Amino acid sequence: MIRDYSQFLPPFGEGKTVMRARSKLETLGWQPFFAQQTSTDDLMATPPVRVAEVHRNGLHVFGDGVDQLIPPGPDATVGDWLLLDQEHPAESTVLHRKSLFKRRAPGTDRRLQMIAANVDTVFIVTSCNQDFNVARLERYVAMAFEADVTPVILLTKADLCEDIDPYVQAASAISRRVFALAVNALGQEPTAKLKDWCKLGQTIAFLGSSGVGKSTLVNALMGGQAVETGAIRDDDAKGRHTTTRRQLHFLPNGCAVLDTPGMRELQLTDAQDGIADVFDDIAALIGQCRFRDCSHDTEPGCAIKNAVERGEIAPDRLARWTKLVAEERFNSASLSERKSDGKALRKAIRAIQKNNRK
Ligand SMILES: Nc1nc2c(ncn2[C@@H]2O[C@H](COP(=O)(O)OP(=O)(O)OP(=O)(O)O)[C@@H](O)[C@H]2O)c(=O)[nH]1
Ligand SMILES: [Zn+2]
Repeated sequence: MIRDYSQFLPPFGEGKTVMRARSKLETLGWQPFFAQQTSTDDLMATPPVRVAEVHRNGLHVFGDGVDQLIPPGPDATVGDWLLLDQEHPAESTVLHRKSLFKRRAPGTDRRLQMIAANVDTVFIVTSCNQDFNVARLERYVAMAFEADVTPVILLTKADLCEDIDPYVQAASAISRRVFALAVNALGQEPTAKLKDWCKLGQTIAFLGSSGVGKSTLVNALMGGQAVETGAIRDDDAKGRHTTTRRQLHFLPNGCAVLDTPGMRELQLTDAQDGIADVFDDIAALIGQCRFRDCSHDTEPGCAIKNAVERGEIAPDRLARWTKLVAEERFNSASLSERKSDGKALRKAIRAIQKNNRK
């Protein structure tokens, strides 16, 4: 298969085949960020393909005229772009990622596992009711920042809420870098309200608790089209078959939706930078305390406590930061570290409870 991929490299070329190839790859989420890692020769010899599912017996990849299962080999996850080695697919190269969600494996080794690559925007979904919780939203925003993905907070069930303004305001106050908006996920609203993020060549994902409206939103964006259920038979280690759902969907407007079960089980782990990005006001003060190992609790000369006293940082925000840092440390630790860190987590939580009672 010989294709002209030169249009992916600046300056853009024209021509019919070229345009067709471009639009197909773009609808899979191909962007200049990936093109810049390749050359025209690479693209001709090894066409780009995107991983839509990861199975025990291989990776299901899509490209321009490609829809195939390649054997295990590349260290890739859902959303990754590969340069497909057509003769030895298992030796295909994984392109550098724009973004990556990861988690710690359960069990003793607690290895880092890749969950989803190359997501551009993650919608953090919560509803305007008892699900709404600032601490939980901050945790999701920290995960998004850590993964290098743009978070947008979506407040669903706006139609069931008498006054959405306080919710929008509380969500908008989480970070200057995060936009928050209310939406009725049932009906036509989502397509119009999310159009700035759900565009040709973009990849989006959803995070949020059960029942907040994630599937409803995806269905609305699919424009009534049922979510593809292109199930694949997957051989597990014991030779049994299990069926898995496609995890990367392509919307009619050329936007890709990444919907992997791993996203639902995401924990805050290895996210120190993400937390510092959400709490940048607090992070800026760390290192200015009198004691290098200040726990920002009772020590004299604590820059953070002083800022709270001056009214520059809200005490409840500091309490949520303390708890999030402790949680992150606990989740990122090894099993043996966890035993001693468990104590630290309990201590941090007790300190917050004490503070809240004041
Ligand atoms: N009135 C109203 N109902 C909504 C809205 N969004 C979701 N719902 C309803 O809330 C229920 C749960 O929505 P889902 O889309 O299944 O929620 P989910 O986040 O996908 O839940 P999980 O699949 O468990 O993670 C459904 O009955 C939806 O019809 C909304 O904006 N307004
Ligand atoms: Zn301090």
